Amino acid sequence: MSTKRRAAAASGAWHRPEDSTATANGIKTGKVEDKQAVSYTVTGSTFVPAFLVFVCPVFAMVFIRIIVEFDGDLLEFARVAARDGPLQILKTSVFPYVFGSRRACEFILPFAAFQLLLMRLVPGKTTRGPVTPAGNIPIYKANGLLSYFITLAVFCLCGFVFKIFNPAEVYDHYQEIIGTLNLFSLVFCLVISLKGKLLPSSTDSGASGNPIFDYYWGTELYPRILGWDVKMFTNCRFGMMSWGLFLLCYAAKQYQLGSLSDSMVVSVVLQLIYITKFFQWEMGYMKSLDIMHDRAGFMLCWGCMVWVPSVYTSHTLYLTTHPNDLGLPVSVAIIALGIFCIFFNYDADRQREQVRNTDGNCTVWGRKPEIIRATFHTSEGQERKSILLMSGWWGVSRHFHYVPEITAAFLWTIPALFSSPIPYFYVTFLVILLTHRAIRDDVRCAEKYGEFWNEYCKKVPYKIIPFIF
Ligand SMILES: NC(=O)C1=CN([C@@H]2O[C@H](COP(=O)(O)OP(=O)(O)OC[C@H]3O[C@@H](n4cnc5c(N)ncnc54)[C@H](OP(=O)(O)O)[C@@H]3O)[C@@H](O)[C@H]2O)C=CC1
Ligand SMILES: CC(C)CCC[C@@H](C)[C@H]1CC[C@H]2C3=CC=C4C[C@@H](O)CC[C@]4(C)[C@H]3CC[C@]12C
Repeated sequence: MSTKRRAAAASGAWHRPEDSTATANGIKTGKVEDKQAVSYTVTGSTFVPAFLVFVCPVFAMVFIRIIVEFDGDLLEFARVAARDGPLQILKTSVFPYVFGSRRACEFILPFAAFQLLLMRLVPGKTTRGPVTPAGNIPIYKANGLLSYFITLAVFCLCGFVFKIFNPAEVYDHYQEIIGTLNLFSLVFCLVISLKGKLLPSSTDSGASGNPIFDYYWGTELYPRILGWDVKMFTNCRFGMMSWGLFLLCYAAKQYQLGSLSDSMVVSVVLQLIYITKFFQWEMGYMKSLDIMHDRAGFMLCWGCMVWVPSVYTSHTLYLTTHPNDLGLPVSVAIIALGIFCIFFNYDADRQREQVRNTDGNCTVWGRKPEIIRATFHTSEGQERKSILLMSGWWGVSRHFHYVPEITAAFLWTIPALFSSPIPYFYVTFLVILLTHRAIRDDVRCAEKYGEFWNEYCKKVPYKIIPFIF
């Protein structure tokens, strides 16, 4: 493969959609004979993927143990770790949960099965995803928001009204649940990595030849199993959906321990609004980096099935046993500010989508949008068109919407106040993730759009924070 084609494949360049034919698994496939053209050439270093695959699952278990068993006291944990050594920490934090538990399965399996059923049965508009690097067009059913409301309603009816199960028990079995999720998703990642090699769902697949990298990064961009879209399931219907339910379980536990604090209410309400926004925008997420560029492997699938439930909810987990009395004015102020941030973040995603969907025939902040009509070349050398927006949020900086994203996360963490750094782990992780993402996205867009991207960068010179970065 030529260097140009390698760069194009790695950066996610595009193939012919006009040759598409619909297939039974809901992905329209293009006529792409040369699989190498779309297989990822990033053989990557083995070390970083191997390190993350081994360290992250252990880290997640130790991290939640610090919150649940050490009461979020990092110093006490450090003292015990220094005294007992790393093996003892593994023996107490990881080994007891490594094979999962039956009780945890009783929570996880019905939830997963219910989500799969909703994906299949809940009505929704048939929506086309973006053209993939191999020229395929994934087709989705846009039923995320309705599925989310049904899930919340069924959860509240079964948990709080008919008391078929006790949501507070999820907190009591939390370490078992995360242990079971770890086991399940590590095996799941192996299955989908092999599936991509042996039985790929579309031509957007291929192995690098390095099994560790393939496990970490994945071998397919759009895997489907029996018609279910794997990434939509892991990222949206499992990860994002369980995020909301875990929060309700922690709130139920706090209530069981005495009373529900306003700090818990503020944190949970803001995150539920954020998750509602996510499902409202779910089809937009299907056009994001995670879906268009990152394959279904350990990073994405394990991340969404374990990292999201354990880290993205950790501040609220901490709040369960550390309630604070914020008072009505402070609570209302935090919620109001949080809603503003979530709205601004949503509005930026919406502006970009609207401008592209209307071919620039709309208004952005009350004016005709300033746009660059960019062209780019597919890995087969075909020319395609796209629009880069230079006004509105996209004129402030190239990823200004990350600022309200991070501020919202800070606002739903702040009810934990400042007695421990542990609740601030998520927001710190988010700053690193989004900074890295802004850099990664810039490299990808520069490769894709070339001089058009340079023109945009000249007009909008900062990546995230104007005059700073
Ligand atoms: N909480 C969390 O963990 C995270 C949350 N998020 C949130 O998810 C959402 C999506 O974020 P993310 O996936 O990072 O993607 P972005 O919203 O940053 O979008 C990046 C893509 O948008 C297109 N693009 C870039 N600049 C322009 C422009 N000026 N005009 C038009 N299109 C442009 C390019 O794609 P193309 O190839 O189509 O041109 C680019 O690859 C955001 O709201 C973000 O805050 C993101 C990451 C983590
Ligand atoms: C291996 C791990 C250390 C790293 C795992 C990272 C993933 C869990 C996350 C990487 C990107 C994240 C997301 C991107 C965009 C999103 C849209 C937003 O509105 C909601 C959150 C999310 C789906 C988010 C979820 C976690 C990641 C996939």
